Amino acid sequence: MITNKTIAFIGAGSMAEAMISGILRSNKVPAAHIIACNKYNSERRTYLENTYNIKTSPLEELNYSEIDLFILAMKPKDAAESLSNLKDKVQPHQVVGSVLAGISTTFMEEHLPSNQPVIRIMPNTSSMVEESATALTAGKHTKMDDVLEVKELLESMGKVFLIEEDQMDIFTGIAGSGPAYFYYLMEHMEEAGTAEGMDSELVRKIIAQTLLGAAKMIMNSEEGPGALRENVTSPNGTTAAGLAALKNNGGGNAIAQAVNSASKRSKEISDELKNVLVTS
Ligand SMILES: NC(=O)C1=CN([C@@H]2O[C@H](COP(=O)(O)OP(=O)(O)OC[C@H]3O[C@@H](n4cnc5c(N)ncnc54)[C@H](OP(=O)(O)O)[C@@H]3O)[C@@H](O)[C@H]2O)C=CC1
Ligand SMILES: O=C(O)[C@@H]1CCC=N1
Repeated sequence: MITNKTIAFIGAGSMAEAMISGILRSNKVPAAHIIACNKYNSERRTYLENTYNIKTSPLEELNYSEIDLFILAMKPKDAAESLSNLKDKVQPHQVVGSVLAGISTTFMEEHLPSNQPVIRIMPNTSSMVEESATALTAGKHTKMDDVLEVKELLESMGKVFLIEEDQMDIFTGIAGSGPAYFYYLMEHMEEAGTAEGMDSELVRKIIAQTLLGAAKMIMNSEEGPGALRENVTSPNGTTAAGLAALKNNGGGNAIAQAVNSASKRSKEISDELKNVLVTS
């Protein structure tokens, strides 16, 4: 049962906070079982303690022995250093999870003691409100019980998809980075609304409700986005005019390129860090 386990976030930035918020909102794990640690930023630790009532620790004072699940949540460039630090301290039964873009389970395994259970996770910041789309893939030495326990934890933050590791990069392009594309779209819709004199708070709510409604329609419908789009589009109507403008301005292509570029960057991060392993 994940409820009885102690979880340490190694890295205490936006993604760790979003996950902590989701876990606590769902009451899956008590705040006393969650530890967030970082290297330097003590103000950040104080903020997390005060906001979520969790424990925090500077990395150098972390009590490794009390932890069941580590979740690495620093930037990918700091992964090798962090895993090497963990290598001397981690026990065989402790599971090492990571939310780092581009960091493979093989990379983790190569930096940890042999047979260490590892799990690669790709959440998104909507974990904060229990609406993440999160992917999960396990390393070679990870028992199914450990996978199911981590899955249970992640389900407290949204929907979880068990995927093959070779799909992690594209998943990252779609769902890890995805919220940013929708926010970008919303920023531009908001700009168009306020330019026509709408109140900015009001237009923001209207846009959010419109996006939420479209997402719910997809989730509750047998039909795909193409058919649902056609239902909105009256011949010679307003939507047809809007969609023509999107097409003429490369809207569809821009969206596909955003996903592909993010996925490509995830692969590049892996490749860049392979060299770190070779030279360190
Ligand atoms: N933001 C997002 O939407 C998503 C992010 N991710 C992944 O999450 C990871 C973190 O991203 P994000 O939260 O945005 O980053 P942030 O920059 O907000 O946070 C990084 C945190 O790591 C700490 N840190 C850095 N080095 C170490 C170390 N060696 N040991 C312990 N803590 C350390 C930093 O604090 P200090 O400097 O004090 O040590 C800071 O608290 C990234 O790898 C990213 O790929 C995955 C999915 C979505
Ligand atoms: O931008 C990034 O690299 C991270 C990974 C997915 C979302 N944010």
